Amino acid sequence: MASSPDSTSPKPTFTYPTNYTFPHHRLQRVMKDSSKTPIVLVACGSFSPVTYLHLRMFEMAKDYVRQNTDFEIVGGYLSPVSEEYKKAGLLNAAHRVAMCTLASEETSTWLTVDPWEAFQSYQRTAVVLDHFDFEINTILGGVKTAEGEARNVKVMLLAGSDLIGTMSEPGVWSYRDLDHILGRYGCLIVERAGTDMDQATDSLARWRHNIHIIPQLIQNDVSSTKVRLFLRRGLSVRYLLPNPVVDYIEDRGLYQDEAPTEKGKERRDSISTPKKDVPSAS
Ligand SMILES: Nc1ncnc2c1ncn2[C@@H]1O[C@H](COP(=O)(O)OP(=O)(O)OP(=O)(O)O)[C@@H](O)[C@H]1O
Ligand SMILES: NC(=O)c1ccc[n+]([C@@H]2O[C@H](COP(=O)(O)O)[C@@H](O)[C@H]2O)c1
Repeated sequence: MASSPDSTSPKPTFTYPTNYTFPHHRLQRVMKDSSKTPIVLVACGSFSPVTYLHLRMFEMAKDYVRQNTDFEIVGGYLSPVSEEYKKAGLLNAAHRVAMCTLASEETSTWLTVDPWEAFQSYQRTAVVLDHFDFEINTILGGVKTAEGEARNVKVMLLAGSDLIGTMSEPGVWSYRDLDHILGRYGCLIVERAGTDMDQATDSLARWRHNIHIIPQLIQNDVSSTKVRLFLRRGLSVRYLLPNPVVDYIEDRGLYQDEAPTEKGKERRDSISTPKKDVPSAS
């Protein structure tokens, strides 16, 4: 583990993977409309593997932001979770970062993968957002308006409603972290089939002003769990994920083995999934 990249800068309390530099090649450094508030979207998750729905969340957010807010999106980041997260079906960090990089670099012009979280010990989401805030605002100095005025970028969490649903489950998030994430930063929540949005956000009402709900107008419930299930059964996953990611998986024979903790998750998923959605390979 290396120390902070700039030991003279304030708040050097983060840990860093070896040889890490914050990727900012796609960060829009000059705003298009100085009357707006610049924001960066950060999606935290397993991305095992990354699907079109993960990428689609950013596009939905882009439309929502343009139509309903005074924000201007200046960047979008996928932040794959550390291997230490030990979630069912979680492939090693190198593969997940590689697949997210293929997906973002080859299908979009504005999304970036930040490997900071993936290649080190588990980092809570509150700390991940602090890391982005630090790199973008403290180290890079934020963005500039067309007139040259420096502006701080508002970092915001982009998540599906299932993730926000876990914020009301006891023991998953600390109140302090929720207050930090939803109070200080804020989030955009994409509706996801199977999660009752009212139930998911009821107990988060005190931060309502900072929570933006994005309806999913075309229902699509692709999940990484279903993709892993298909792969284990020898079924095609093409057009559920970007082609370069499908090729990456096939070339390496990934997701063929059942992870020891996967069984329960698979059972839960097939209960809520009509049989025709997850057919058996013949
Ligand atoms: N179909 C979807 N609709 C809305 N949000 C989604 C969808 N798929 C994933 N997300 C969101 O993407 C983020 C990253 O999720 P994650 O990598 O855990 O994906 P997942 O498909 O839920 O994974 P798994 O099936 O392994 O639990 C989360 O905020 C999750 O809510
Ligand atoms: N307390 C926390 O910071 C906390 C709790 C649960 C999930 N998460 C994050 O949410 C993301 C998705 O997690 P799940 O795939 O378990 O829903 C991961 O990046 C994980 O780190 C953070």
